[in-house]
Amino acid sequence: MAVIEVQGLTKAYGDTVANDRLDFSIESGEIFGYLGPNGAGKSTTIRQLMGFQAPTEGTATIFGHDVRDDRELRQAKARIGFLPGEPAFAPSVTGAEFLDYQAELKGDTRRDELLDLFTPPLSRPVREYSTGNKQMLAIVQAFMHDPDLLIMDEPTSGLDPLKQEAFHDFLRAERARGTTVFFSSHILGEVRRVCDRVGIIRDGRLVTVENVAELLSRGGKQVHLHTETPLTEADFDLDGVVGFESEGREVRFTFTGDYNALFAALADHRVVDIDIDEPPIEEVFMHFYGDEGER
Ligand SMILES: Nc1ncnc2c1ncn2[C@@H]1O[C@H](COP(=O)(O)OP(=O)(O)OP(=O)(O)O)[C@@H](O)[C@H]1O
Repeated sequence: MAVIEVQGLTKAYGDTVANDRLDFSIESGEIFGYLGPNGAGKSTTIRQLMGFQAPTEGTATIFGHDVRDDRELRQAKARIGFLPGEPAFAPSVTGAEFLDYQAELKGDTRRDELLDLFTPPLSRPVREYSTGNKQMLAIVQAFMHDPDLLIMDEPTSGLDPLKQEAFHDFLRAERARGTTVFFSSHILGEVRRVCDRVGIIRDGRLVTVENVAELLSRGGKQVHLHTETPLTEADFDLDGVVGFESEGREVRFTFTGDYNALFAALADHRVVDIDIDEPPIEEVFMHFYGDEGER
């Protein structure tokens, strides 16, 4: 059984259809990235999963419990860690008091371990916290009861690059323990680093749900060549050469074809240097994000 099963989930705010008949499922033990530009509808999905907003149509189940039913959702929530998009805290409580309170509500088996990695200044009142410190406090509370499923709205927003890296390492370790993770993000690189699958939402509609490795492999390889004599596009009259650019004795293109055909074409030329790399993930995703993207 899928951990999260979303079926025909639709949320309209007046004329704005923020989620339009979404269908997807999250399997046990996977890290699923939920990506989309600003206003695409990511937070709306998360708010419905957590029962903060009722769907206009359709539904979702978490661990088999229907999120539209308060009692059922409460049962699911006992196994969920949640990180909201804009964590809110009573400003006068200290971080330690906040975590004590959360511990009473839902348990606390991992606080110390988490506080070794994420380091909010616990003795200070939250009103003195920086954005990143608030985010770290929210991360600790999301994981401290050792939930089976994490639902997180932009968990790395506000974290500095080192803390982002620590968070990504932590997520990978969580996956190894069997934890299921669903999180929204704007950061394409983090999806590449940690996610097994990605769902891309745009204008309320799910444009694709894909395995990240497959998505990247379909994006081809970026080839950068430096040759003794200048080359032209005619020297690469092959299937799968995209975006050919040349400058002097250097050429660049994206290659999605058969590598043997590429090497055969190169055999007639003296190669001084060659780089064959994965394309930046931005390029792969731009297809779904940009104006030219599928709808
Ligand atoms: N309470 C609301 N009332 C009316 N419209 C809303 C409300 N909440 C969200 N919207 C609209 O629904 C759409 C989706 O918003 P949502 O916050 O889900 O997007 P998002 O993908 O999370 O965006 P971001 O990445 O900027 O956080 C937007 O057009 C937004 O203006």
